[in-house]
Amino acid sequence: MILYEGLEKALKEKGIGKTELSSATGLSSRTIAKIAKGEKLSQRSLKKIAEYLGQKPEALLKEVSENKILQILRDEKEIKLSGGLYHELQVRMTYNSNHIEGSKLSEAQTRLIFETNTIDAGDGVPVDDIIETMHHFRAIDYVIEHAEDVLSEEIIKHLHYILKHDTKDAELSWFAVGDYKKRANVVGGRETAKPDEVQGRMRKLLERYNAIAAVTFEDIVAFHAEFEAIHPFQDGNGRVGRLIALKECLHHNVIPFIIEDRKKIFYYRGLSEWRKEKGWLIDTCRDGQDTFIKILDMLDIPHE
Ligand SMILES: Nc1ncnc2c1ncn2[C@@H]1O[C@H](COP(=O)(O)OP(=O)(O)OP(=O)(O)O)[C@@H](O)[C@H]1O
Repeated sequence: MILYEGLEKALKEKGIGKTELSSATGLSSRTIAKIAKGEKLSQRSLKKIAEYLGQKPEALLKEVSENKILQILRDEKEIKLSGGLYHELQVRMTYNSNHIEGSKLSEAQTRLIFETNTIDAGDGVPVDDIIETMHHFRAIDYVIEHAEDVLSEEIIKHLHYILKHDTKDAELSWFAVGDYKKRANVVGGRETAKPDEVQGRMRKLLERYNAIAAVTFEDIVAFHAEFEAIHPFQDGNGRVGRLIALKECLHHNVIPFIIEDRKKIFYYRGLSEWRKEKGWLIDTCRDGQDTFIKILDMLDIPHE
């Protein structure tokens, strides 16, 4: 839904009515009626109105999501609110997701980096752990900004780029940053897609997923399991996969899940046994939803 707050304010200040706006811009009264209904105006119409009012088009409106959690995250991100849902999601998801993958940073250190941009270095914290933590904060921002876009290879590769650019891995000639792997890899001792199979399998996976009429929690978990089985990137598959799951939960009005580092064994077992038994991974992700719900409850944010 679109709120034309800036536009309504400008009209009021200038004493211009909707009929006058219609005749001055040459836009039909049907087009002008979209403003009151919160419907989308075309770029062309918006530009005409903005020119007439002497304003920038983006100052005239604000897009508001029907998804309450996503809207809270966007509002808090915009005003850089401290101590809210956005803040907690950044710290807890970044800490847990990075720790699962072996980062040495504690939750307290992750929090300090997010809150103060400083680090209490402790015993030999690898610089890449810090860089990738900062990158993970930016990746969550990207997810919040693009939550409602259709999931695509471009978005997935960009998440990998945000996470891995300017890291030590990025210096390796065989490591593709923001692109699919060049060398075969295994996960948990299991074969994954060969580099020349990745693109085809990713396209099929996305085609199937994007054809689902109403995406559910189970669909998002299934996508995650299949993505991890393909393992499209040289490294960073776990974190990119969990960021995709966050994006898709926010996209489809599903409560997101944060897999806690201490539940890692259940998470890995769920992924490894996915083909035989789907319940394990689904239960682990439901438990991850409970982790998110605890944050909502602490902040008195209603959820169904
Ligand atoms: N048996 C398994 N089958 C499928 N996927 C698995 C299995 N075990 C682990 N995974 C997934 O693979 C991820 C690890 O892959 P990868 O190392 O590419 O991710 P990462 O985010 O880069 O971690 P790191 O920073 O350690 O490289 C795990 O987080 C999990 O999502």
